[in-house]
Amino acid sequence: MPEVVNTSFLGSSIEEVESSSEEVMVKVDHVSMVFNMANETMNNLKEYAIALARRELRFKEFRALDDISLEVCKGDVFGILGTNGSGKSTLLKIIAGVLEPSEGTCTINGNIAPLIELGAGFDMELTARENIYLNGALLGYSKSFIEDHFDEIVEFAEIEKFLDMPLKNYSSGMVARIAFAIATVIVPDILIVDEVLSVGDFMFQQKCERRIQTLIKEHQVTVLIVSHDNNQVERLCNKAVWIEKGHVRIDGTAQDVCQVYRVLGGHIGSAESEERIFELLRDPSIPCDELVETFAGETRYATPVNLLESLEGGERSGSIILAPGENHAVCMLANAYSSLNEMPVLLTRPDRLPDIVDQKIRQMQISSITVLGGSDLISDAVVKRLEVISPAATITRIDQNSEERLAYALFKHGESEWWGRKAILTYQEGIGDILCFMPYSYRNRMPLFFSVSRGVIGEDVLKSLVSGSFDEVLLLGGEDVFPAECLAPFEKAGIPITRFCGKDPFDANNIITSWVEARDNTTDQSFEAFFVSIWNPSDALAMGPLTKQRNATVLVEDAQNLDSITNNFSYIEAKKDTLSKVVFFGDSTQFSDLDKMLLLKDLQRSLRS
Ligand SMILES: Nc1ncnc2c1ncn2[C@@H]1O[C@H](COP(=O)(O)OP(=O)(O)OP(=O)(O)O)[C@@H](O)[C@H]1O
Repeated sequence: MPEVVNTSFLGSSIEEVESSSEEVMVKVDHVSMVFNMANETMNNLKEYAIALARRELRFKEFRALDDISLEVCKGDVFGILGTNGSGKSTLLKIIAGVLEPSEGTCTINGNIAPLIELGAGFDMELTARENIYLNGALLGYSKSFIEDHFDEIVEFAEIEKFLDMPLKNYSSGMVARIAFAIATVIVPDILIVDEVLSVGDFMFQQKCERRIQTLIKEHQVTVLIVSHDNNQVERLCNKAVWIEKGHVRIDGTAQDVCQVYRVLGGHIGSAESEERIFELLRDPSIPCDELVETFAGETRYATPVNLLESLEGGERSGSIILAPGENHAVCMLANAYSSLNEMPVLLTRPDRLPDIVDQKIRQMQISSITVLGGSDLISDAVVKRLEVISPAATITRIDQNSEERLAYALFKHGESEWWGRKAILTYQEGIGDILCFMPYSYRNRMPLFFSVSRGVIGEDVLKSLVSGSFDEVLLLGGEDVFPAECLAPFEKAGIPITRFCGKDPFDANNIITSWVEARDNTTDQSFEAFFVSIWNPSDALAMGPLTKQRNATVLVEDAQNLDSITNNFSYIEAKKDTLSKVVFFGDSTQFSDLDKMLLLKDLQRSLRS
């Protein structure tokens, strides 16, 4: 049996998987199933016959199930979860005796009523009445048995009015009703239910669930259910298994398995990452949540307000920057500009100031507001509203509508001696890299420049970059964005360029973090790790000042990608001696409680070692 994952830290009170009886009804013992699939596509049967005769047919093997072992005891209601194509139906077919496993054995104790493939055992040209007899015969019922139970079947399936209609005119839900009614008219020892429940309508699903409950309670029938509905499995089953890519990921109480599946189901990643995460799940320790903090507002406009309230001196700040929240690149410019004197950043909708921002500005004594963007990015109505709610403030609009122009205008707007001696040149979509760089670029007051388009750097931008104001230009983007020829002027002017380009955002994150650590002598200082969701960084758009105050490192994460998660595990394990807190920028759709718990468990475990 695969090891049962102890997920009691998730709140489950059931520590051990209890079966109603010790009597094993289904024993799947090291079962594998290998399908042979033709390598070439054959256009017709003739081509196939010729290829077969010439022995030219080539097959490739596909392992749909890989060394599966499980036991189902009498009275168990056993749920099988897994994403599409994970091997659930193949396993049920082996248990039902429809398929012979390629390796291993499957032992069944009792008779089985299989509800496996919708339409199997039916003739679509025949009427429902004829099909009841046909399907009943295939299940081994005698004609007189079906006659005795005919009305019961029809009544349960609710098809009285359609009895003499050919099945081809039935909906799939109606076929499922007949199939379920016939299969459960007898009391089987083992009932197998695949997909049938999912095609019936809600009322019928409930009716089926009630019948299953009766079969279990009154007759101790053993039930195996495949379902994509996590809640249904949790409701009906006492045990469950999660199968993925043909192997068992976790088995245990239905409650535990469903909780883990709910948050980790559908994730991608290597087998090593998967094992590392499941190994952590098996660790029964309960993480302490003092080490974690989350910034996530109801909207992207609320989070910067929370951030401002968490900033030391943030509320007393006399100056703020207002950026268009829908434009991530401009928000990054706001953070770069903020580094000059640590002004908090607030975000606005393009057409109106969000209520929460409006309220915050009214509460503060603000003497200056820098509005980032022309009227294409932030409407005149927003600026008018600022004049009304903050009449004493000087409002300066950086009146440009493209990211590239806005970056340049902002650089010129800041006094040249305020900016540091390094600059970043990047492109509008390079947000992940800019975020990773933010603590370093913020500390070093680095201006941010954008290219006009791929391979094109604005003339005045180029002139500023090679004018001698900067000792080094950090280039965020690969050859596809900045080909070597567009960088020739830097070489000519003797300005060193350091290019950052990773295979993926996580690789780029590692490269940037290592580079910063090698440059900055801050490795022995206490720091916080800021986690930002790579696909939706909207809660991190104003975090610049906080990165400085908290001495942060930014780590991008894709919580759906196990490799990304374990990559960050490795980082925090390596930094455990100086890491003081993990801070998540994102709501529960970006980072679930389980994601956070896994990271904390990993941190705590490395602190113990
Ligand atoms: N007869 C077959 N020949 C070749 N490959 C097959 C055969 N039957 C299933 N497979 C493959 O085996 C894998 C598992 O299929 P299976 O139907 O068991 O998945 P499943 O978990 O039930 O999926 P779903 O949730 O979509 O119903 C799939 O990749 C499928 O294409």
